Amino acid sequence: MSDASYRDAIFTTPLDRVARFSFDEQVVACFPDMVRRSIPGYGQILGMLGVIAERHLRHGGHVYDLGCSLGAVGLALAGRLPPEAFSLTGVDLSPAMVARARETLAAECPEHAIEIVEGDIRHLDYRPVSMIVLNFTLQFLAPGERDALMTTLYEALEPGGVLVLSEKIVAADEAENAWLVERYHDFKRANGYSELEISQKRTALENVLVPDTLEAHHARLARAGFARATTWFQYLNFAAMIAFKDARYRDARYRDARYRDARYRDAQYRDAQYRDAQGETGGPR
Ligand SMILES: C[S@@+](CC[C@H](N)C(=O)[O-])C[C@H]1O[C@@H](n2cnc3c(N)ncnc32)[C@H](O)[C@@H]1O
Ligand SMILES: O=C(O)C(=O)C[C@]1(C(=O)O)C=C[C@@H](O)C=C1
Repeated sequence: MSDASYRDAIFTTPLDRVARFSFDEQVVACFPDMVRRSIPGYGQILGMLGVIAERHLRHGGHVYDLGCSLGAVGLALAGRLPPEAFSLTGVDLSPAMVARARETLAAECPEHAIEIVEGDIRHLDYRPVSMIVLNFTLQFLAPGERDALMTTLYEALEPGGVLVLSEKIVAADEAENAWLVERYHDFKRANGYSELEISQKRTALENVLVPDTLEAHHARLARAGFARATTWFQYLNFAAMIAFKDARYRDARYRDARYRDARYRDAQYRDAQYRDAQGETGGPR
């Protein structure tokens, strides 16, 4: 694998004019270091995506990883699930990201059916899928374009499908937001970024990364049609949500006849208990 990942030093020297942040060759070369030092909980979120996929992805289901960058989501899923459990399409607009992601995935998980497509997630011809992941990507779309994409994604999901959305967020309360942003800058300082780097990166991201409040995200998910959504992770001003196409939670393995064996009897038992408590009758869907 061409795993040359450099330390993020993009904003270390004073710039006369700070250009708009873009996912170019320079960012690609240091991206793993940049996200690790700039996104609180990035590694934990990736780890949990594999766990969520185990629960919610039907056997052999397809996954979209939108704004896949270097393919970290595909790698995380491949680290937890065997090749026959899923296939995945990663999509990214940046040619530099796509080239590098293809190399990495081919080297790291050649057995898994993971393809990387260079494209714009706003104009993709979506196929029916079981799970969609937007790991810090929606924030880069113009706010006015977010609703339309979310509706398209809702429609692309199969019954029982889930969408996982991780985002940098803003708090509606000014004082709360100021505290979160200050502690986020402390987090960056603790990870070795200088004042100059923090302030120049902030300038570069202005009007490029436009965060929503958690409330705005939940309202958008509801407008798109999702029956339920839960925030399952927050670390300072970074959060991750899961949205369910259907109102009732069902373990994907339980929906799949292939898995109705001893290995999952405990899940069946718990689900039967749940149905009894709800006064429902009848067998599994
Ligand atoms: C913060 S990165 C995502 C990180 C990645 N999901 C991960 O978990 O490591 C945002 C990515 O979204 C991509 N992106 C932004 N707008 C896009 C669009 N309209 N279509 C496709 N990709 C887009 C960028 O090129 C960039 O690689
Ligand atoms: O560095 C910041 O201020 C960030 O918001 C981190 C962030 C992100 O959230 O996407 C911004 C740009 C890069 O893609 C990596 C991380």
